[in-house]
Amino acid sequence: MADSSSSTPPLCERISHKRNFLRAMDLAILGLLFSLLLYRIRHMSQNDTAWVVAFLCECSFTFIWLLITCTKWSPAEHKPYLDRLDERVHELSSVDMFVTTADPVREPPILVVNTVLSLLAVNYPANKLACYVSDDGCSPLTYFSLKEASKFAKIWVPFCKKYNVRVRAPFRYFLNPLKATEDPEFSKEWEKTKREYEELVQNVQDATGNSCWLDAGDDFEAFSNTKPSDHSTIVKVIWENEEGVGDEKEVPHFVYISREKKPNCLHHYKAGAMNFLVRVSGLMTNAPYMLNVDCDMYANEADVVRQAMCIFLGGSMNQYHCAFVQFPQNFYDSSIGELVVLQLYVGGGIAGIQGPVYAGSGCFHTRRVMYGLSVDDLDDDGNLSSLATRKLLAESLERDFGKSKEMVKSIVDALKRKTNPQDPFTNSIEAAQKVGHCHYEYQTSWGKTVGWLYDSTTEDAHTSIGIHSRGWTSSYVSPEPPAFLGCIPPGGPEAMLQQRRWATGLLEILFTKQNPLIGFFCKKIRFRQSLAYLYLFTWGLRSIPELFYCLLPAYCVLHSSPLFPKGVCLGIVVALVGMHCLYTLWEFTSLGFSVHSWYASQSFSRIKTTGSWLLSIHDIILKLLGVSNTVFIVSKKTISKTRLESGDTPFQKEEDGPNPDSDKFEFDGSLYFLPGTFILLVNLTAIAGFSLGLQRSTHSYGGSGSSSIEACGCILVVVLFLPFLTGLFEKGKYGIPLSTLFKAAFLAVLFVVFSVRN
Ligand SMILES: O=c1ccn([C@@H]2O[C@H](COP(=O)(O)OP(=O)(O)O[C@H]3O[C@H](CO)[C@@H](O)[C@H](O)[C@H]3O)[C@@H](O)[C@H]2O)c(=O)[nH]1
Ligand SMILES: [Mn+2]
Repeated sequence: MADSSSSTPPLCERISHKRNFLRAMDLAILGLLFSLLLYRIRHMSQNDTAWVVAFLCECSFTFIWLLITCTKWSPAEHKPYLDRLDERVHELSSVDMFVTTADPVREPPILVVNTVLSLLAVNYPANKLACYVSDDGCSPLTYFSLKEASKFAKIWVPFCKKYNVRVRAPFRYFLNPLKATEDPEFSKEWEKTKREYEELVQNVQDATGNSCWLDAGDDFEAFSNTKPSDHSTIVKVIWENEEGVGDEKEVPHFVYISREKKPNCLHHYKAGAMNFLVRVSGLMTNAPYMLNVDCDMYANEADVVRQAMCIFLGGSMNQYHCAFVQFPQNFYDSSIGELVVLQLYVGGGIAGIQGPVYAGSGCFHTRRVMYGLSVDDLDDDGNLSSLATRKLLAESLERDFGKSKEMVKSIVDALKRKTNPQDPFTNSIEAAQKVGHCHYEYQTSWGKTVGWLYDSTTEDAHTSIGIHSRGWTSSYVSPEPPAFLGCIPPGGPEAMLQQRRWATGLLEILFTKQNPLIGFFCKKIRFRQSLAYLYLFTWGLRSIPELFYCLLPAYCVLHSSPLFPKGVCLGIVVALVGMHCLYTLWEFTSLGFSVHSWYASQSFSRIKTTGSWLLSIHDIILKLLGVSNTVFIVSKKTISKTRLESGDTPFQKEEDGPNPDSDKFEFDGSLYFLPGTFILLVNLTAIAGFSLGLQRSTHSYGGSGSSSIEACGCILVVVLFLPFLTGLFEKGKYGIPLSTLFKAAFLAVLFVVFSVRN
């Protein structure tokens, strides 16, 4: 527990960032947007439909910019002071670490193994940690790989701690060769550990696609005759630190679980898996804090758990109000900085209001909050208030948490912050299997007010707003080098799929009780925090004005009507485009990303908005009509072999990636690429028409037809959709498939005829 004397320096500090210049830029852009709207209103009567459509689109852009401005206004983050932790905290709290995986093909087990090894080896007493892996794929290969990993962990964990290895995921660590200058003892151990790791990789590889070893032992019996979507609960204790030893040679507890699945039961994807993890860990270790990472997000900072503890035990007045500590997600295989920039500037802004949004991975949660407590349920000393205790005792906990006596006991202990006397895990296996039953959650509060929330494929954002609505805050810690690194699909079908899932999931939340518009009036969420959530949840809706706006210049050129202001007032548009470019360019370059990365991200933004996000509206309509439900298709993950030099930060990517194709956009026949191809063809036609002077010569709108400015608009759109232009001339996965091209060409012909005739 933390020493509470006020004379000692705090364990962490909240740092507010000054951003006066950026605020001025935000306001200037907002001012320009309003001027443009005003100009449109004043000239409405002299112009045609395109003018009205442009006006409506710009209204939505202005609204979005207003939300962004409010969100980014006062960024903040927390800085932990690790050196003070040992002085001040005599006994560290336990932490349960959760890893989710769902598909051994799309998520190669060796990647899961590396994530797990990086967690088992963090700098934290081994008897205070437990690692739980949830496998929704019910894969014997994953289980086998994890068992192999636990053997290797007995070498890896002591090696990392003895030599204070910084990157504790072996596949990253061994990318760098041994330096000739190293001391001989270290070199010997390094060679030995590397050999052992290679053996582990080989064993996993040999086991892939080969199932005969399954018959080898009873241990795999649970996996026989199972399908990922149809099997009973499996709980396997891979390694138990029975003596409870906390020294540097010890490996923390390590448990494999896979909840029951039946074809006709809803299993709620990752959120369901997380809730099962909470319950099993509640029965076994019941740690007050829980770390959650995706299976590809390894811990890149060995002190990450201690950093999080500095925040939770921070010693400030509201130390008990912090529900979770979120570290940003960084990626080792992408030079596109879009997400990193978004997390830092938008995420950092939200962090300065009520706290960052929970991003699904790299986050430490408090168990009590996950059990549905609201901030008012605590007294100043962090204990349950007498009212809350009475309420909890009076109500039947079984109704909310399900019919398991062991579970209810563990929940009461967690709520009262009692540390459990540790029972051997074998005693809890039966109870753990019971809470993994398909029907266990039936008519309980799991997924509604307790645990990770259901009904959205972005369970992270949904759970996050649920927590903030109960009045809790959260903290954002962004250490350098990054605390967690994972992979992200490269530009192409996989990225589009992920974007569609995100946009759909965020839109889904608007149709639940957690709608931020409801939050304005009746929840404990702060006003600007609701606005920030509104900004995120409406991503999908932005596709409509963006689609129109990409088509408007072409329409106006073909139709010969004006789109942009004339004369001096054209300056508004030029200034808007120029300032926005400079502003976003600055955001990228200030984080070390290249100009090319900035361009690629601007281009991908337009492509995903008009492609993936547009389809999310389709998904949501089908869901609301009850035609089909939304699904969570996991992103494909690959082990990257790119070496990162000093520091292992993701921002140095470009110098070392010798693969010239890595930045190329990939296509396939899916619908995502139809809008982009259509937009490109239409704009190319308009440019061709303009250069050949083929526009309509008569125009009835006060003599002001389209001019070279509208044609410039078309060129700008083509530049943004450049990957599609190159896709027209490429073959294979880098080329746009003919079927997509034909469909887009057909639509483009219709559009051109409509524009010219109308
Ligand atoms: O039925 C499922 C589906 C997924 N997962 C796991 O969920 C995690 C995230 O899946 P991934 O395909 O990597 O999704 P991303 O879009 O890359 O992930 C981001 O977005 C998700 C939805 O918002 C969040 O759940 C993630 O934490 C966040 O990193 C992975 O570990 C999966 O194994 C399950 O356990 N069960
Ligand atoms: Mn992922």
